This record gives sequence, structure tokens and C-alpha cells, in this order.
Amino acid sequence: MSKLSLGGKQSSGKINSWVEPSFGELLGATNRSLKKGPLSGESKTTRWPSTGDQAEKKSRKRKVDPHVSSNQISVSSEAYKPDQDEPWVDLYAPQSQAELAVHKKKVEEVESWLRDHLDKSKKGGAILLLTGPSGCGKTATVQVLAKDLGFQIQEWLWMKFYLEFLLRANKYSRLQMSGEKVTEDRKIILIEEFPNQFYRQPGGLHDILRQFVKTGRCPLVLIVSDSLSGDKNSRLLFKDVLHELEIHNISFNPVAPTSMMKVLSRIVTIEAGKSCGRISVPDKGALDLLCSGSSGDVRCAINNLQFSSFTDSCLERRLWASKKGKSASKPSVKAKGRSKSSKSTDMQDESPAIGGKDASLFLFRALGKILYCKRESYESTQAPKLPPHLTDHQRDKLLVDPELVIERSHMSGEFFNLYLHQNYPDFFSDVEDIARASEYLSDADFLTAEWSSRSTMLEYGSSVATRGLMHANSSRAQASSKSTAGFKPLHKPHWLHINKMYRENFLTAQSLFLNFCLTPVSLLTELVPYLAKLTNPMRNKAQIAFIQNVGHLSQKRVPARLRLEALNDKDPGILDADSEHEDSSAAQSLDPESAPGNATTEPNLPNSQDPSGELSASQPQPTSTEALLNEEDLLIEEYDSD
Ligand SMILES: Nc1ncnc2c1ncn2[C@@H]1O[C@H](COP(=O)(O)OP(=O)(O)OP(=O)(O)O)[C@@H](O)[C@H]1O
Repeated sequence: MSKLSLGGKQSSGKINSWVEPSFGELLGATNRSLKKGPLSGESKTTRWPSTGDQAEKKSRKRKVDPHVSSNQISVSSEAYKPDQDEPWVDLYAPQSQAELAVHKKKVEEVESWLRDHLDKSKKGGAILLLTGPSGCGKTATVQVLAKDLGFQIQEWLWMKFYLEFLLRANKYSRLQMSGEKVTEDRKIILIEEFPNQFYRQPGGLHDILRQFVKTGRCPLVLIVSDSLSGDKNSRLLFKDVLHELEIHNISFNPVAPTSMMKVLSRIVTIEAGKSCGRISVPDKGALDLLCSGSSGDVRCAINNLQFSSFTDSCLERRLWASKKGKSASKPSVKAKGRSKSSKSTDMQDESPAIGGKDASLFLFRALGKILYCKRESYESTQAPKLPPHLTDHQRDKLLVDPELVIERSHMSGEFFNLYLHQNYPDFFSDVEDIARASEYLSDADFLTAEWSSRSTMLEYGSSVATRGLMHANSSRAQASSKSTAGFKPLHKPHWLHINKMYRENFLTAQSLFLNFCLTPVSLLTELVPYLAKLTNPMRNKAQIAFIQNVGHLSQKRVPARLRLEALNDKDPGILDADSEHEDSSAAQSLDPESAPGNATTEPNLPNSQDPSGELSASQPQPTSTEALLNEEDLLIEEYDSD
């Protein structure tokens, strides 16, 4: 029924010990079946490859406490064989808050919520939602806090068990396993996996949560990982009930490179100590590659580290050889001069590390790479010499590859350009530069204007826009330029709002002036402005309101500064219909005057029975057949063939 555990995933690892080794074939093991392995960091519980006799391995396992510091380890090199049985993610699972590779503040936030809600005197079940990318330590944090605060974790796997059991878990105490100490009856329910059905129809989940909030007797912790493309699964699942059920949401970030490096270095030091130099210890460059390739996923990084540490494997040797070669070939200037921040933002050397995660970029970061436009200086001999009249165009070498940035943003070049267009002025300090940048953006637009060549020209368009924009910004021409950098908030393109309003206005115009049989453009740019000039009243209120709204654009008071929607650092480069839907309230609030008859409100269709709905003689008359039928009161009789 439920998976009852204190240490959730660790114990699940043990349960799975009968599973055949994943990399047996690759590593020349006696057991040759090759199964889905944890190389990509996907499986939390898959066992690690086996190379020897099972009994021997068992006795070897955990001879050394992995959590003692490296200088406490004294294992003879003779006895040492890499512990290939035990996944290092489990072996080196954090045991204390200090060991967690999670930001201290996040841990404190979770801790304080748990402290508040473990208090049994409080009625009803409180819900905590932990979100963030996969492998950033959400579960590990809860497990460490379980030890510190002394509560049990009752873990529920949605995929395997019926949902009502959540409510039963609420009723009954956790089963006491033989050999377990009787602990205080403090527990939380932890749920990490949700059936796909809930993503399609979250209503069922919401009902259960509502019931839980009313009748719950312990806190419920929900862990939802964002997908690789940055989609917020949690948004799909909990958007509607977050406020209603007072679900407290704590969002985790990917593990920071420095913390990741600490974790990997610690493991390497301990393993190297155990092996007395018999395993290949990855150098700093290789660890850097592992860190960057894991995109902040500590599980993925540790798995890759373990995989790469099997010295027997010729495959591994080849992998490291290629990685080392790569790190060695980096230009010396870069290695020396790279600041803390540029380390994490470089793109060129981001050809994904072996076993690394998909290096897709959140839109926020992708835009930053173009707008902040980092450069590095040429070594004096390499610098290209431009003729004297072009010295204004002299630029240092770009640190980013714009085409790669767009590719990894998972967004079409055109939409990417929209975001650039919205945000670039804030990053410029010279009006001449802005003028030049806007020319490039116009050129990019022009390149894709012709529908027949559009599909071919799209990529050129985005290259012209991004490269043009970067080049035009003379305040970022040199690596050393100290421009007005600093953090600048990014916004979603206002174009999205305008386009949405245009579509809605068009639909409203179509339904209000159906009889005119005009194209949307003609309706909005010819008929409606013309009608707005006429003084005689129109047919009905809806039409009048619409004409006043849309036909008098130039006379309307436009708010000085439009309220723009800020772009979040987790926003994916995908424009989903959902977000557009959300926009509608914001769209309306932009201009309070536009409320009556606004396109966003349900249009009141003309009522042909309404006598006051007659068009006055001075109004243009509809020309459609339907209109003729109306006017002539023509009766169409049914034709009977008999
Ligand atoms: N210093 C560390 N900090 C956090 N986790 C660590 C550390 N060292 C090893 N690990 C291991 O890394 C893994 C982190 O994965 P965890 O299950 O916590 O991720 P998550 O954020 O819950 O994402 P997912 O939803 O994919 O499980 C755990 O197996 C944990 O034991």
C-alpha cells in the first residue's frame, strides 16, 4: 500500500537490490544484462554496476562510513575495490543540513514551515509544495530535516496506489517495522509522483486535497519537479487551489556550481582516500565539466562522477581523455580571466558534457546572454585589424554563440526577437546605438516578411536580430567596458498583449458588423473609424461602445507607461495558451476606460428584433444578401417536390 520509510529513497535502493546491474555489459561484468541506468540521473533507485561476486560485495559494502571526513579514512589500498554496488548518490546522501547542497535559506524556510505545522494541536492538514528542477535536493532536504526534527516520512507513490489511501494514511499511524525504534508520533505525508491523468484533469486531485485540508492530522508535503524545458508542472497541478487551500510553495533553484563542486570534491577526496590513488581522480577541469553538464542536478552529477571513476573501463578512459583534451584546449585568457559570473554563463564550451543533462536555457537566461553581451579580449596578435574608417565597429570576441542561445531557448527565432525588441533599450546607453539596433531588428523582420521564403529566412532573421543587436551596443564593445550593467528586469513583449487585443477586437467586430462582409483589416481600419466619425446613433449599445472604443484610438488617453508583465527567471521559452488566458485580466486592467464593450468582454450581438437597432439613413448599409433579405422581408418557402 504505502512505502513506509524514514529514509525514503535510500531504503528503496535497498529494496531494488535484486535488480540486475545497469552497466554490466559496458564494464565487462559477469552479469551481462543491460538495463535502464541512472546515467542521466533519471532513476533514483537503480543499482550500480556489479563486477564481482555478490557475497564479497556485501561484506565490502559500507566498511567505511562515507560520511566521515576524508582524513578519518584508513582503508588499505590492497582491500580497495571501487564500491560499484552502491550508487554514490545513496552512499553519500547528505546526513546533515551542513552537507546539503541546497541554499541555506531554502532549508531554513522548509524547516520553519515544518516546525510550525508538526504541532499536532493545529486542526486540519497543512500542505507544503516544494517545486524546482529535478535533482536539486528537494527530497534530500525533507529527509535531512526528518532526522533533525524527529519526524517520520510516510511516502506515497501515486502511480502505484489509489488516491483515497492518502486520506487513510491520515487516519492510521505508520506501521512499526521489526527492529525499528518506537519514535514520537510525528509524521508527514510525502508525495512525489502524480499520475498523468492529474495533469489533464487536476479536479480529482483538488477534491482530495480539499478533503485532506479539512480532515488531515499531519502535514502533507508535495514535491513536484519542473520538466527539462522549464515547464512548471506545479502550475498545471496546483494553480487553481494554491490560494484556496493555502498551500505554501517553496521553490528550489538548481544547485549552484560552487555547492555542486563542494559535493563532488568531497566525494572524490573520500574515494581517492579509500583507493589510495587507484581510481582515476578527475582533475578540476573535469569536475567543472561535470558540474556544468549536470545543469544543477546533484544526482546527475554524482552519477556521472561515479560512472567516470571506473578505471577498468576503457570506455571511461576514452571519455575522460576527450574531456580532458577539451578542457586543456581552452584559451588561456579565458581560464585566467574568467570571473565568477562569467563561469556560469559561457556558452561556447557548453557542448554538453558526456552524460550531461539537456542544456536547455530558460528564456530569462537566454535573453540575458544576448542583452548583456559578454565579450573577451583578443590576445594582441589575434585581434582583427579594421581599416581606420571602420574602427567604430571594432569589437572584442563574443563569449556567446547567438544561434546556439536561440536553439537552446526552445523558442522560435521570431518570438525570441519579440522578447529582444521589448527589452533591448534598457541595455543601451547611446541613442545612436538604439537607432542602429532598431534598424537591425527591422531588417530581421523584413527578411521574414515574404511568406514563400519565410521558412528558409527565419534563421537568418534571428541571426541578424541577435548579432545586430549585440554589435550595435557600443557600450559593450570591449570585454573591459564597464557599461551600466547591473540587474535589469526583463518583461514579456507588449506585442503579445496587443496581438491578443487585436484578435479579440477582430472577433468582436466580425460578430457586431457581420452584415458588412468586410475583411478584419477593413472592418477595423475603414468601417469602424468611419462610423466613429458619424454623429447619428448606431443600432445598439454594444456597437456604439465598440466604435467609441476602437474607432477613436487617437483621441483616447493612453496611459503614460504601460504596466508590463515581468519575465520570471523560470519562464520557459514557450507561449502557452494558458498564459494568454491569464493575461486577459491584466489586459483589461491596462485601460480602465476600455471596460464597456471592450473586446475582452462578451460582445452583445445585435438583436434584429430590436426596433431601436435600425440603421439610420446616414449610416452605411450592409451589402450582404442577408441584409437584403432583412430589408425586403423576403419569404423563402420550402419547396416541396411532390
Ligand atoms: N550534498 C547533497 N545535497 C543534496 N543531495 C545530495 C547530496 N549528496 C548526494 N545527494 C543525493 O542527490 C539526490 C538528490 O535528489 P533529490 O531526490 O533530493 O532531488 P529532488 O529535488 O527531490 O528531485 P526529484 O524530483 O528528481 O527527486 C539524492 O539521492 C541525494 O541523496
